[in-house]
Amino acid sequence: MMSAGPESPPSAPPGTLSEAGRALLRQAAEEAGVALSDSQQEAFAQLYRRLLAGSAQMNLTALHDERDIVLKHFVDSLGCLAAGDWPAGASVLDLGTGAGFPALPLAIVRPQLRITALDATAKKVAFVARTAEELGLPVTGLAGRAEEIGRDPEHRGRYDVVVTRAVAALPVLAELALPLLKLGGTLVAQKAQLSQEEREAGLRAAAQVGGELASEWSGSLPVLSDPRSLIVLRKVAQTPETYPRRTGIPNKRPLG
Ligand SMILES: C[S@@+](CC[C@H](N)C(=O)[O-])C[C@H]1O[C@@H](n2cnc3c(N)ncnc32)[C@H](O)[C@@H]1O
Repeated sequence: MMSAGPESPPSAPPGTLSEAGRALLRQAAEEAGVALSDSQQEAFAQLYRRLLAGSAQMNLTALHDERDIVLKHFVDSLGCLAAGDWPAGASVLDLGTGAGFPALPLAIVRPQLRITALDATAKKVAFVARTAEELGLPVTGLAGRAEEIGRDPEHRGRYDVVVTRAVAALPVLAELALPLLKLGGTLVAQKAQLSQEEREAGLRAAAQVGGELASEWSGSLPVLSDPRSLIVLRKVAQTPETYPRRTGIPNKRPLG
């Protein structure tokens, strides 16, 4: 058997974020405007290990390559900060968190937020809650459909911010998220690309549920340069009691 030459970098044990992966994370996060401390880098390395271990047991994410996970999950999740920063203690709900994106990366870099990670799939929520506990992150898991959570007095009108990435078209997101926000709160929707048609339908839908356009941003994912956009809706009026409609209807018959 041939031994590795003196120039070969030592290979990391499986599930460990390699030195190259750590360097990529630091560089890409910095490009996204976030300078990671050593302890935050370590938290991402632990998140990486837990994500790979969790993926071996259940269908958590379609991404398995280190570079993809670093750029398309970790760094992309930080893109929601382009909408602006939130004060310490702000309540943030991640609608459709999946394996914890953007909730977990956001909690690593903004540990003073109070984050609720909502998903319809209970086992994904259990993974996110367990991971957050192990990493000491301020994330609470919440299993359920946004259509039902948005009618629950414990959650309706309770959040300063709703963030969401890769979940639904903007008209659907407006109907699901606006009921959950306090007056003056904001929905930050992370999109790969937002067509003019989706944007306009989203703004018409927002008007029906008490929202209006607050700001928008378009740019690209660090290193890969894939297009990315953010659209921020502000809640300016109470959402009529009829919204959100029952499960499945917002998708089947979108507002707008
Ligand atoms: C494509 S995944 C995206 C996950 C994560 N946000 C990310 O960016 O990796 C969409 C997630 O949204 C959840 N979801 C879709 N509609 C939902 C709803 N109405 N209420 C709660 N969760 C929902 C799904 O269960 C799924 O986990």
